[in-house]
Amino acid sequence: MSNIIIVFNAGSSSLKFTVFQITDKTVIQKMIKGRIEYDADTFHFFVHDENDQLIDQTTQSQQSTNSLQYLLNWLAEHEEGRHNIIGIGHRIVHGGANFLAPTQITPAILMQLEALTPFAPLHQPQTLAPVRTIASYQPKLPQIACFDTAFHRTMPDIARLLPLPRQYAQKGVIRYGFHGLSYDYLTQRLNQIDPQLAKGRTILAHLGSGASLCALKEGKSVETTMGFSALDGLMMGSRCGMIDPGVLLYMLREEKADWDTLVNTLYHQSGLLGVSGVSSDMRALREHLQHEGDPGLRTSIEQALALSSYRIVEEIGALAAIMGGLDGLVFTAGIGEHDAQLRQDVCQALEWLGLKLDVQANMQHASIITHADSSIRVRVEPTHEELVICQNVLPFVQDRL
Ligand SMILES: Nc1ncnc2c1ncn2[C@@H]1O[C@H](COP(=O)(O)OP(=O)(O)O)[C@@H](O)[C@H]1O
Ligand SMILES: CC(=O)OP(=O)(O)O
Ligand SMILES: [Mg+2]
Repeated sequence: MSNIIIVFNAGSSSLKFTVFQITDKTVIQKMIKGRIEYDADTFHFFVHDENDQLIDQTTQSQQSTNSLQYLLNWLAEHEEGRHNIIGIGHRIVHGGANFLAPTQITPAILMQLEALTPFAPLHQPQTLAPVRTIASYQPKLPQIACFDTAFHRTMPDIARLLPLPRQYAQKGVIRYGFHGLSYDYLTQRLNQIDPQLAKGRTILAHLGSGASLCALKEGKSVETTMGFSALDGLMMGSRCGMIDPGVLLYMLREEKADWDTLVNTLYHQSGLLGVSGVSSDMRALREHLQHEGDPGLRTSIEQALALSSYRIVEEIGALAAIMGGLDGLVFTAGIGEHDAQLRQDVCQALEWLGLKLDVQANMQHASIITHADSSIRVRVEPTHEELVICQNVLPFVQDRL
């Protein structure tokens, strides 16, 4: 029986998992990979083999079937008997001020992580749900928490502070930053393929359903666009990103908005979805635009797309200023890896910085999409948060190998 580590990556719009086979104490090999995606009333479950071939798929009603339980049953049926599960790794969105490195989850640690829910009310419960369920039926199985916030522990104090009365900082209301597992992977990858960018002034652009930028200077995060919450910074699929806090005051006072209304508006009804009125999904918007006959709707979709790249350009300018210049830009995650048009819109707006986009290479999703004489090298690189999590689990389970 081979030894395996199962990694869970729970995001805002999906729950992904990857099964890694561990040989020789260190060698990691991906075996299968799957995900659950949520619709209004249903969830879709997909599993791919190591060659990315679809091996199982179903759609179920969320009312009659618990999606997490479905996934755990599937894993028990397909993996448990055949392999020796030596550990589980989890992406945990918020580590607060204290969790700065991967940590084995005990009942006491789980309580501490649950206590961070007010800092990430939408993500933390989702990332902790698989932990709790697995602990209830396999309490001895090592479960390791890997934190999205930890990569940004190198941010200077000044970048962490919010210009609010001091008492808020004392309560933990400071800037943390997210998507750190993705940035960790990209930094490792740059060290292998492009040490110049790994050591230089590089912006990592994680553009998925949630989106953020990280200013990487000499291999360390010095600033990022998400701050206290995963609501800050760039415009996202259905999240607004940075907005004037006066808008919240307006909603509270003029619309008598309550907590649920604010959460729903800012997290679920804004961003690409809110501005387009059509979809939070970039691919769906691009497709819509090709067939949309209604001029009003076309304008809304075009504005949503334009605002999305406008905000990215704006924040790239800010991060470049913080680093005192820019040597590289790396696009990753669903949109960053696949949406050539958005990359083109962003890169062409940065021509004044000496960035020279190779339009052809960009259309082909090449690894480097700028010309050799561009002052900023732009790369497209798939992210692999699950691999980083698996690497982080390994030191905790050496005695089980
Ligand atoms: N081929 C594509 N072209 C444009 N956008 C794409 C493509 N493939 C995926 N995306 C977009 O990527 C986003 C999802 O990114 P992903 O990193 O998978 O999200 P998450 O991990 O946050 O759930 C969606 O907006 C989706 O439309
Ligand atoms: C932190 C965050 O925004 O995560 P996701 O992109 O998975 O929503
Ligand atoms: Mg994600």
